[in-house]
Amino acid sequence: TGSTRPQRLLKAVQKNASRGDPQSVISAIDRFCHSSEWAMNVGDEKGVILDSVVCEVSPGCALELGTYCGYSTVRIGRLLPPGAKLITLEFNPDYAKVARQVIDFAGLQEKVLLVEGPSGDLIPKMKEQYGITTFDLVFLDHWKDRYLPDTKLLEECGLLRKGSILLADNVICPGTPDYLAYVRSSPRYESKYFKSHLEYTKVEDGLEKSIFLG
Ligand SMILES: O=C(NCc1cccc(CNc2ccc3[nH]ncc3c2)c1)c1cc(-c2ccc(F)cc2)cc(O)c1O
Ligand SMILES: [Mg+2]
Repeated sequence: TGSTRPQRLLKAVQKNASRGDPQSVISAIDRFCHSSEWAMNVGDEKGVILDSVVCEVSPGCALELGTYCGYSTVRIGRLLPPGAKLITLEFNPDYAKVARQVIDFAGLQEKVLLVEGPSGDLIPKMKEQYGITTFDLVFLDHWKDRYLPDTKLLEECGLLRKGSILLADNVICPGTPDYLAYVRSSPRYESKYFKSHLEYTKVEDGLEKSIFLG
């Protein structure tokens, strides 16, 4: 039977990137998506904004909701300070299978823990199962209707501290209206929109950066 898009993306990484070189993995995926097949990675344009937030926060402990093929996982992982950890949650086993190989190819397996399952079940287990106190940075990129409930869950589970940063992809396209309304109206958040474009297209999209005020 035929291959899937994630499998073809992985082949492009194995063919065009250098093992242990995260930047070459990022470039290989972007080249694949620009010239061969569109895929829902955060992409190069929004990726530069993601990079700048990761560098500014320099998180000791980060969470990614929605791994897909591991593109943003590699973008974040390559910028983590020594000893820092990124936990990334993926519900789809086929995506997880590809992402593990992309993360390993980039040489980031020591910094990244990929956990398979739905965020709603896994977030309440973060403290007891993974020894997390609080997350310094959360990158939201999974099902768009899960951004708001999972943000509330992170609050309720005491996984956010004064100054924790939430960075949300796709707040315009496909859009996350209930999440945007919440972080922009809640007194517990200071929110800012970074205008950009939907990965590999000219369609408007952007990232919303929200600081939890405690
Ligand atoms: O929908 C999107 N991404 C999320 C997503 C989508 C499918 C499957 C999964 C399965 N992974 C998953 C699910 C639930 C989960 N719970 N906890 C972890 C977890 C993990 C995740 C998306 C769409 C577009 C887009 C598409 C088409 C178009 F025209 C314009 C834009 C662009 C993006 O950048 C996007 O990020
Ligand atoms: Mg996205």
